[in-house]
Amino acid sequence: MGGTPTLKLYNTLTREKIEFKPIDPDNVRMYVCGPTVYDYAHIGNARPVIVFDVLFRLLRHVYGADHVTYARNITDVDDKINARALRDYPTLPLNDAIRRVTEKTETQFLDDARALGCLDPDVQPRATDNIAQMIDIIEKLIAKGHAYQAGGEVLFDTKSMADYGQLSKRNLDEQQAGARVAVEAHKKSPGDFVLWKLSGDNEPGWESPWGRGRPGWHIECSAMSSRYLGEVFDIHGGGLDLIFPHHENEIAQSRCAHGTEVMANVWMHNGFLQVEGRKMSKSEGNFVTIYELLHTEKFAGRQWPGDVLRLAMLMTHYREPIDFSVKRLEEAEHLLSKWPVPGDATGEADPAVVAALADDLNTVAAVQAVHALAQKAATDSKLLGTFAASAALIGVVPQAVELDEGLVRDIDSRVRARLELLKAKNFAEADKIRDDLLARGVQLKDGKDPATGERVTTWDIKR
Ligand SMILES: Nc1ncnc2c1ncn2[C@@H]1O[C@H](COP(=O)(O)OP(=O)(O)OP(=O)(O)O)[C@@H](O)[C@H]1O
Ligand SMILES: [Zn+2]
Repeated sequence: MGGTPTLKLYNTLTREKIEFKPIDPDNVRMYVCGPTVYDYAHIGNARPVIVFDVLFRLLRHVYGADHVTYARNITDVDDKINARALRDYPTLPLNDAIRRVTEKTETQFLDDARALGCLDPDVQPRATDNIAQMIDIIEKLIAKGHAYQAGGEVLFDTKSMADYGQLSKRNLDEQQAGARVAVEAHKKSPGDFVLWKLSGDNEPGWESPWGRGRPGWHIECSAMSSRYLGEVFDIHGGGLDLIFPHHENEIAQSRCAHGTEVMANVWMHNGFLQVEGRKMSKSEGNFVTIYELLHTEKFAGRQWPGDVLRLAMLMTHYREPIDFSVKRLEEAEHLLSKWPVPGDATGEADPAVVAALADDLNTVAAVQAVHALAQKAATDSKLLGTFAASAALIGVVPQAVELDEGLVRDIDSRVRARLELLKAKNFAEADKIRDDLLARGVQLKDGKDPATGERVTTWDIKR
């Protein structure tokens, strides 16, 4: 491994960049909140998936691939899922309908994540496979006086935890004073949140000491993280919007149930992917799904390769907002088109790339360093291995484009169309075809037929 680089990470819990020291360097443990599987993920949802994949790759590089455990859950119990199941499969029994929705969405999510160059996490637990663990934690919380039963629910008693609110720096009393919503009658305090709620006959449910019901939103992550990573682990991540209430409440549940000082040592949060200054989200209706971007022509009239979206994402620091635009994707594509295809060349990652990532995942500097290396490797094949290993650290592996018949026909016909346009002196349209092809990695070369003196164009794939 050579000298282990010092890893610095920004910790939301303390609001400062800290030197990362794993609890056990032989098993560095990271948990990231995964998707609620009821619909296609949008490219805003892709941001944490990509950001924490880069961190996963960096941790594997620094501590060894066998010394990192990355868990990302699948939320397959949620009222949004029930609603979708009833809408899409009204004639099926509810449980079957729910399974259809969750299985289909989960498979799609994994396909999307892989197409974006993300490694599969080591563990991808589903909430519904961890109900017993959730019940166990809730029982502990009740026994220790941190939870109570009321109005068909089991609630966490926020007042029972002296330092509730550390992550989001929220003060419960202020919150209460400013609360515009009347306290739901059965709650002791407005901030108390649901651990378990009873289910009606047409809602999914599991037997529990409190009757047939289902878990609240936050408890699943406390249950799955402790099951797979232990009561205290190294890194917990997710998007900025999860700080409150989700992560705050995970912390409350886990610390109170286990009697620990912290749940995770480092809390990391990515900024939002925005459209015209607003968070891309399903409720805003301003979203593009990963699937649409990769496989349809919905965004700017064409399909976009996964590595282009990935690189576009990494060209901004993970804590900054990203304004999503065609221009940004084009910039990433332009950069990628200049990177050589390293084939099976192997080597060690460039220390400059490692150092950039080790500084709180400075992917902006890392991409620049990879690009500088790409330019050198393009003319000096001895550097291809270093380039390949460095690009792999940010999860981009330039590959030769596979030439299928359809693609060849498409390119040939566009090349012919361009020649016609050139003959007609329609240079603007001709150049547009040339640029579009270049953006897709197809480089044109103009020459003259020695026999006829006519212009001929050949083409080559750059990536
Ligand atoms: N626009 C965005 N930019 C960056 N991260 C996001 C964005 N929207 C959601 N996320 C993150 O995606 C992950 C999955 O979240 P979740 O399934 O709850 O989506 P969501 O927030 O419900 O989506 P939506 O806001 O569209 O309803 C979380 O880590 C969340 O913080
Ligand atoms: Zn979570």
